[in-house]
Amino acid sequence: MASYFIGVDVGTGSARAGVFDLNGRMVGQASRAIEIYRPQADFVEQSSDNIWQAVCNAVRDAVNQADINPIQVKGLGFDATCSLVVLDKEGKPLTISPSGRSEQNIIVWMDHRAISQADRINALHHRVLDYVGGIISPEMQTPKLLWLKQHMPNTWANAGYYFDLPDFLTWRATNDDTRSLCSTVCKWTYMGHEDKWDASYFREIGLEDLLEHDAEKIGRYVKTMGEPLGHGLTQRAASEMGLIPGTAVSVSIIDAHAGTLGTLGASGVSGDVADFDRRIALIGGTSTGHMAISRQPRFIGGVWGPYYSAVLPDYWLNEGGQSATGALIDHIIQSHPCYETLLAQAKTQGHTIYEALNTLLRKMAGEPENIAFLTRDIHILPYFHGNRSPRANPTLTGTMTGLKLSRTPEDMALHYLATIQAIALGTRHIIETMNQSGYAIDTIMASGGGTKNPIFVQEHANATGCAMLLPEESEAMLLGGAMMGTVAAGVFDTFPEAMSAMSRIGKTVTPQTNRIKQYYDRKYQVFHEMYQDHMKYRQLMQEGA
Ligand SMILES: Nc1ncnc2c1ncn2[C@@H]1O[C@H](COP(=O)(O)OP(=O)(O)O)[C@@H](O)[C@H]1O
Ligand SMILES: O=C(CO)[C@H](O)[C@H](O)COP(=O)(O)O
Repeated sequence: MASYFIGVDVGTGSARAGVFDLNGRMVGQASRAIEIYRPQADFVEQSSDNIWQAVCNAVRDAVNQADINPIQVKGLGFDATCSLVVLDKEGKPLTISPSGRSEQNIIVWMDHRAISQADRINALHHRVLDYVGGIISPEMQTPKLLWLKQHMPNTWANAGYYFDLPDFLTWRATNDDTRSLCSTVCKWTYMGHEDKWDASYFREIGLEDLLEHDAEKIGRYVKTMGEPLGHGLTQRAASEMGLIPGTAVSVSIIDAHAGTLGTLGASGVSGDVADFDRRIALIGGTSTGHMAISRQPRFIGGVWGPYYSAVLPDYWLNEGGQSATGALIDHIIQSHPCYETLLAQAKTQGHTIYEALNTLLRKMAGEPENIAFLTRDIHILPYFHGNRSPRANPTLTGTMTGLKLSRTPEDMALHYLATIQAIALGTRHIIETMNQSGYAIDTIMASGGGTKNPIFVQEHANATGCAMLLPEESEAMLLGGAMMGTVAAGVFDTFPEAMSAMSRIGKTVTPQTNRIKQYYDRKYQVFHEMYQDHMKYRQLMQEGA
């Protein structure tokens, strides 16, 4: 009987499961939407019970679709967004919400309630900040924990576990509360290269209580991805998922990092070995992550990391990112007056809204090479949810120019295109910053929901000048999760072995024409000038305040 491995991926909008064979081919897949609450501006919350239920249902459906016997499933890997889960001492959900509802027990990664706590931490210039790009983000966990301590004393007093969402999932699956090196290094300031929490940091920021009893609330044991947890799936979790108790479960990983595992090491069409200095993994979902790895730590201001062994053992990860990309595209189109009509039309024709907009753009441009030029006079600064990299400023906001008194579908299509182009220019900015610090990136290994969109992919190639390599398996996060399952089950000894056996490059998209390159050089100049102008307006208004 053939063996299969399951990857579970919890993104911001849904929980997904995929069943893979040892060649990395997906034979079954399912997904479930998850709830999201926005009780006030900058607050974004979820429920761990709701997410766990969605995960179990997705796994069951994926195994049914694969039409295999659960005994053939030999290993699982979980990845998820880096959201903060809070449970009481018995492991029950504990509210983190002004609503007081216990089911709202997750502060989602994109939540910006802890901006002032992050500012306070940054003012201390502690050495751990050197390992997060020089500036801690309110999207990381220690500012959020500080917010909880200051604003929700009851929750603080009753909390038994603070988990990164990926570690919550493996704890729920195995009853083993070992944390992953990926989450703790990337989001919790764990000093992976020294294998310890930095007590002076927690003392200085006022969270020293979290290190009591061997840091039991935030992570007593930290292990690398691929190591097996506990005794595998517990009886309870196995019956919830329709699997066999004892099935191997790997230490978890963050979603974008799983996408990196699923793509970065893929051998080229010619079978070339991956050159990590020239490659970056781009995981374009609700947000975009830009992941590059190197043997030596590279300290790059405004780019998260260097993170020790956060994707591959003994490699250092530099993680650029944009906090709102898919979320921004969706926001721009959904707030246009034509959205509902166009969506209804698209649905009748069996298309997505993105396909409808892409068709309209192709019609407006005449030739595919002319699409990029449609927005000559429309420019967007895409910082609607701050800038994660390389400006590392969560307080920045967005700007649009070139607006008209128009409410046509064509007008909506232009705003949509200008948004994609602005996001692609943000990626160019991140790559340029990384290339100034030792990388020589000219190749993007692209995955995530955004890469289902051919215009998103083409405009990223055009704006950056890089080749976009799309993996044969588009569900790279699920594949990364399944790879972890193979290593935990002992089928592969190392990730490089699993990566070369299970991931391959499918399609390559290159920049279109030299004329488009010059056009984008000018748009990139506008992009920077819009930022300068934005800062100028801020200063003017502050002077008057
Ligand atoms: N079929 C599609 N065509 C074009 N874009 C898509 C499609 N599906 C999803 N997207 C884009 O991908 C984003 C979601 O990415 P996804 O990886 O599914 O999300 P997450 O992991 O954050 O839950 C959406 O916001 C949307 O912009
Ligand atoms: O912070 C992150 C990775 O370090 C991600 O942005 C976060 O996990 C959200 O992922 P997605 O956009 O796929 O929902």
